[in-house]
Amino acid sequence: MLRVLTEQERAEALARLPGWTYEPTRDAITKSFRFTDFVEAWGFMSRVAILAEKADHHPEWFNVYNRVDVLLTTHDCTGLSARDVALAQAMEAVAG
Ligand SMILES: C[C@H](O)[C@H](O)[C@H]1CNC2=NC(N)=NC(=O)C2=N1
Repeated sequence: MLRVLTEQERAEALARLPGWTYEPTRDAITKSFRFTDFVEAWGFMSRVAILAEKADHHPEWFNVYNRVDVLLTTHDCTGLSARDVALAQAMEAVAG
């Protein structure tokens, strides 16, 4: 059952997600990634897009040149869920 995380669950998740920040106005987590150049940033987005589609869970993101700003929240339960944490972990693996 898709549900928002408790504060405790959220704190535990963020402790294992270096560089991610909690955004209370959206009940979301955010991170700004920096890559070598646009091609690296776009490669990151391409790989994450495939994983997101496979998981049926998609980021809200903004890209300009080598920067990718990411916000993760779950629209179906209007808040932060385990799916967001899983996608953040996948992004960390892709970013390296
Ligand atoms: C119909 C489709 O399965 C849903 O809209 C999925 C798509 N991707 C999604 N992505 C995110 N971030 N939250 C959702 O609730 C969500 N729901």
